[in-house]
Amino acid sequence: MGAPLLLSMGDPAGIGPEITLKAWAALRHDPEFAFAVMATPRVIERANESYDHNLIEIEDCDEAIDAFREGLPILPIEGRVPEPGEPDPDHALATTESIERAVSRCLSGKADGLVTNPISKNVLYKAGFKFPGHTEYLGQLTERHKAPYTRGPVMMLSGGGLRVGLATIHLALKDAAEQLSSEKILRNARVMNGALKCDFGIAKPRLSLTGLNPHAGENGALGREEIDIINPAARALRAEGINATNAQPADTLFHAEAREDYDAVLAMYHDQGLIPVKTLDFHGGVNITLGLPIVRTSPDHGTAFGIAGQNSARADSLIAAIRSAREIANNRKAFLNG
Ligand SMILES: NC(=O)c1ccc[n+]([C@@H]2O[C@H](COP(=O)([O-])OP(=O)(O)OC[C@H]3O[C@@H](n4cnc5c(N)ncnc54)[C@H](O)[C@@H]3O)[C@@H](O)[C@H]2O)c1
Ligand SMILES: N[C@H](C(=O)O)[C@H](O)COP(=O)(O)O
Repeated sequence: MGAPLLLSMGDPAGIGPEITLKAWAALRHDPEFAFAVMATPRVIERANESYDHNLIEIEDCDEAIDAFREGLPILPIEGRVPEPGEPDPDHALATTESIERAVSRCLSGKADGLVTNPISKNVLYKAGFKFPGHTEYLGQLTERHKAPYTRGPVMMLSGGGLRVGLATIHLALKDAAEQLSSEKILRNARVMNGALKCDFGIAKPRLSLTGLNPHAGENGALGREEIDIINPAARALRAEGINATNAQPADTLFHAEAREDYDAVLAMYHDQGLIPVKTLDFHGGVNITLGLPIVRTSPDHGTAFGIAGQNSARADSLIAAIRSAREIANNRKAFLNG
């Protein structure tokens, strides 16, 4: 048995506290998935008023494994207690402190991985948060520690039989097209290749790259990014031994038959890659950050402020993220220990 996993609190006004309680209730009898949540206790207690589960405040991660079967282990942090569905930038400090403290414990080996509850980007931006999201933030928090393969971070969504990494993430679509480069594609494909070997146990990964334009540019008639950016990067990848296709038409890449031909797709922008995953399996999808010194997963959904506090949120994606973090942690240990 390794160290436990850690969940961050996420936005305290979102559905994180509720789905954390539901995930604990679903997994409490399986110590392999033991976790603690780094949270303001009252935020969890208030959400627990609909369930009346046992909550156990602990002092550090090593108490979580034994406590897990009896109650939800909580590593307490200071913070305000908002009304569900009423986000406030004033809660941002506790939201980011939860992430930072959890990362520190993962880096020290006290936890085997971090599963992040959803944050609201625009709420954090209003509080001065300088990163586009968790992905870049975690990259900065872990930058001084050795990465297990080519350093990321790279966002990859997994679900519905798909794994889709992104060449660009939280950019306006016009900016994603302008900022797409061979260098970004090379870097992210290298990270994905390393992750598929180290974290997913795939000895010979097969990557498929999407085009940016309809019909992958129709041989230049509908745009030249494939000719000038994507395919030169694909050629360079193959030259260094990475199995990567040239730009493929994205609209024919995700159906069941096509999925047999690759282990992961590198999509060129956020919705191009996330729509197929969240369409095929919204409640089972998992957001995975590749190329970090720590294991990090997250549900594929957000804070769902509109339903927070109504006891209607589904914990499926969080449970899948917890299971995925444990599997990746086990695979990574096995790979690195040879
Ligand atoms: N992992 C993350 O931190 C993460 C992921 C996606 C979005 N976000 C952030 O969350 C905020 C809201 O984003 P959004 O509105 O685009 O997406 P969202 O996922 O919060 O909500 C989209 C729709 O799905 C529903 N939904 C989401 N999760 C659900 C669940 N577990 N059970 C039942 N229904 C669920 C919501 O009620 C809503 O109708 C934004 O600030 C966004 O940046 C964070
Ligand atoms: N694009 C992600 C998704 O839809 O799941 C989400 O915004 C989370 O991004 P970070 O993990 O960078 O916060």
